[in-house]
Amino acid sequence: MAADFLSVERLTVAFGGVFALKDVSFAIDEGRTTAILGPNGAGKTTLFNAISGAVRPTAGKIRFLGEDISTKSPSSRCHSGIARTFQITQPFGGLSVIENVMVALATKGASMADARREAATYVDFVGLTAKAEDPARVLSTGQRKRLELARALATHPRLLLLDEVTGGVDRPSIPELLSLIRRLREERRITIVVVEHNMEVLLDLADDAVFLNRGEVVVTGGMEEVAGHEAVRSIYLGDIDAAA
Ligand SMILES: Nc1ncnc2c1ncn2[C@@H]1O[C@H](COP(=O)(O)OP(=O)(O)OP(=O)(O)O)[C@@H](O)[C@H]1O
Repeated sequence: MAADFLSVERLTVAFGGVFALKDVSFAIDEGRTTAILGPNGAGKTTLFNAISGAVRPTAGKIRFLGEDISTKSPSSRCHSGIARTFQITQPFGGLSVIENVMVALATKGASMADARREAATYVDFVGLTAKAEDPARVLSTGQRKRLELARALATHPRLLLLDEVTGGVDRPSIPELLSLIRRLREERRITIVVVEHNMEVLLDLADDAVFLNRGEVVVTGGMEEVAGHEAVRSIYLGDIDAAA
């Protein structure tokens, strides 16, 4: 059943006395793009950390493809098909673009030539072929985001968690980045969960949304429906007006 793709069930994460997430439940269908919305401190990053395995739940479960992954290591989750990009991208600056992707390749035991060939397909997919041999440190922010997507692709993900994909990217480069993300879904059938502050981008990209505040789910549903919710409008109003 589609709802078995990813389900978060009564998830609670506490840091000492601080509840970053409280009893959070929602499900994600395969092939959809879902936005995680919320003001600063709402728990969005903690939710990504809990799904990718960087933090352990205090209570509750996360199921991926029907299996409880709550206590699995980050690398075992990555192996099951969960990949994540970070708000601040961290490529190996001294390595070339293609070497950065080769390092991330999930193919164990492949020859260097095979790894390079496979990495080249991901570098090409994200539009960085012309930069393939350049050191990653010379890339612009937008190009670094693309490299991160190529590195994520190298792990053969079925679920991709994107953290602030347009953060720090110059405005003219955003449409191409968004069309690349749409292609991840359409051509590679990757299910996407995105944290992003730009409402215009979210309305363009996401089918569904989960709005968190102070660690709790306030509303879930279709992206447009959630964007119209009073609490969401009051936080993202500037962006909604800018999109009008
Ligand atoms: N490692 C930690 N130790 C203690 N408290 C933490 C830790 N990580 C997060 N928190 C707290 O948990 C709450 C949720 O934080 P989180 O970073 O998940 O929110 P967020 O929605 O991603 O915020 P932002 O939009 O500012 O990135 C905040 O009150 C934060 O201070």
